[in-house]
Amino acid sequence: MLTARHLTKSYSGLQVLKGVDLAVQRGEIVTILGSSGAGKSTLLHILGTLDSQDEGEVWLNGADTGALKGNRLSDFRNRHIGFIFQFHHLLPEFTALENVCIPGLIADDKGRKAVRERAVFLLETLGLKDRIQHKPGALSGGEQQRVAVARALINQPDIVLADEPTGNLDSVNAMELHQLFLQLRDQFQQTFVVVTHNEALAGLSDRQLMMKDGRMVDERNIPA
Ligand SMILES: Nc1ncnc2c1ncn2[C@@H]1O[C@H](COP(=O)(O)OP(=O)(O)OP(=O)(O)O)[C@@H](O)[C@H]1O
Repeated sequence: MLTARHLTKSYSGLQVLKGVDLAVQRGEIVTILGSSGAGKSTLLHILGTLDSQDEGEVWLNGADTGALKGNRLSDFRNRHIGFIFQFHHLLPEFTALENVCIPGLIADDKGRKAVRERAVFLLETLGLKDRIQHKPGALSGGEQQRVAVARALINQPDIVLADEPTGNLDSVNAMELHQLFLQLRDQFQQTFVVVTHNEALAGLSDRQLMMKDGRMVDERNIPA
């Protein structure tokens, strides 16, 4: 599904990624742990084509993402990659339903009715049936983040990349969000790469990777 080979990245002389390799299978939830500054977000941004590597390759579902430029790149990103960030970045003047529809309408390949139907289906699946017409300001933090999850899924992406998705949630909502990722993996074979500081939540994932000083240092399986 996703393969990254020997990724390097420097910012003004500071080498942040020092040759990172990664392979993620379809339907797998991989978490990336590591101390602050280890390079986790930089890696996630490169995997998500939001930033470009200095060296190395990223292949997503058969496409060499480094070869994509301009509109082809933004179109590929919108269709194939879902993003969830620490802060949900929902548009405050639009309802939950409209926020979820926007990436689907931008993709412009399904028609408004089909996009709306899928958005309603996702919001219902994520337990937000009664919140569909609410604007973000009228939703709790956990509900807002679930709307962001629905938005990430609207175009049936190959992979969802999540950067500290629970960083702004209390422990109950954080646990619920991770349970939701497991549900989406089981129900839709959805693939996730999740950067988190929360080791307990990472323990729920299929595979945990540890980054240190720009490298993958350790790979642990789920604790028994
Ligand atoms: N756009 C940028 N310009 C310059 N330096 C950057 C940029 N992005 C990241 N860095 C630097 O790269 C290093 C790694 O940052 P990164 O955000 O990838 O770490 P992280 O492991 O995600 O940390 P955290 O857990 O604190 O989010 C840091 O020293 C950071 O200051």
